[in-house]
Amino acid sequence: MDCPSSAKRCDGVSRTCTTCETMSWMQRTQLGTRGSAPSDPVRLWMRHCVALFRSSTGFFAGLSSHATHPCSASSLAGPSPAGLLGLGHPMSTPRHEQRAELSSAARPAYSNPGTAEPAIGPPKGVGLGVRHNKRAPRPTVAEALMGTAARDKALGSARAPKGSASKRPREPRLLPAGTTALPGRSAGEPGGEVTFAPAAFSPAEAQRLLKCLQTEVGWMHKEVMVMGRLVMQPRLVAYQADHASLAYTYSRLTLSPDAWSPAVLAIKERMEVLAGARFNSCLLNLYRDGRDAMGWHSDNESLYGPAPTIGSASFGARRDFVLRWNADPNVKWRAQLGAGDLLVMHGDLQAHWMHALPKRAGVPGPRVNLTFRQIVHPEAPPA
Ligand SMILES: O=C(O)CCC(=O)C(=O)O
Ligand SMILES: [Fe+2]
Repeated sequence: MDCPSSAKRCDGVSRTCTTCETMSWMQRTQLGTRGSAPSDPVRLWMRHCVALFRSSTGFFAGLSSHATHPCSASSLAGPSPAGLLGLGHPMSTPRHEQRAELSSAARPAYSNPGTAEPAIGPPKGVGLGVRHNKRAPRPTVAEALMGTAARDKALGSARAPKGSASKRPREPRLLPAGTTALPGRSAGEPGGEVTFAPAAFSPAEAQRLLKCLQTEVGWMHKEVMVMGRLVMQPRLVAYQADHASLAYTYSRLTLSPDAWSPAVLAIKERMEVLAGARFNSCLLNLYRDGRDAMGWHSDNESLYGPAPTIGSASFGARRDFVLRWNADPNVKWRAQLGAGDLLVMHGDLQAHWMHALPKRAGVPGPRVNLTFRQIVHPEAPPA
């Protein structure tokens, strides 16, 4: 696939890092298991939503301003077996978590965009959903269909009954497809939701997009300051946004945005359909192999407002993504994010949960992750 670079490189951009933890658990729920055949009303309904999502993303693809570019939305011809889900969510003040990460040891330069074979998984399960509505809290479709208790059972939710902290699951769960209210939240309580749409891009689309992302994005390997000393980030980074004014600063380092590149714009369009939200910036991470990682953190910087919707898209090697509840760090959720999977973190999740991408042995290739964000309070330009 010939995918000419269209992104400019920017200078002085980096991201703070942290120590990531290793998780040793594994649990699959029925709906979280990929490739399972729809055999009950909920799954059949999901399949219906898949068809809806395919047609909506086709519509958006036709609107692309990069219609002739090989990495553009309109070049994505394959099926998109995922749907839309969403919940309203209460607002709360985010708690700032300082990012800190393990530095990578000396690593060979990244140089494989043309030859790397991404680890594309088998055909996967489906997502489901309805449009996200920020103002009016609404039940998930699954809840509406069968009630909370049955939904929790079917989706393997780790939501705990009120006041039963000791009964909360100590084992991490696998995020199910669809939208899940994470533990600690029932109506009106803080918590947050995750929408997980496996295989929102078909394997063929995901493979093509990975190659585009590897070549068209201005990847940088940057040192950052962690606890008073400079360390290399254990991954490559890039940053794109609507406008040069949408810089992203933390730990005294500023990410100056590149313009959108065609592949990123194509992914953004599909992500916005899933999330029911608009995004004006995107942080990109390229994990060269299993030694690259991201430590525990929350995406709760003030420029995103009090309850940001964060859309995460993954391409390349499947990796574990872990959520950890601030109120009880033993409560964790895991999603295995594979090529073409989308995940949206909604509501006040960033205020109550942290997330990480742990190091893993035996990861077969590189992975690119894009986190789409909406900057609502742009930073003041440097004096
Ligand atoms: O790579 C991932 O899945 C996580 C990325 C992330 O959390 C971030 O960019 O803030
Ligand atoms: Fe994050």
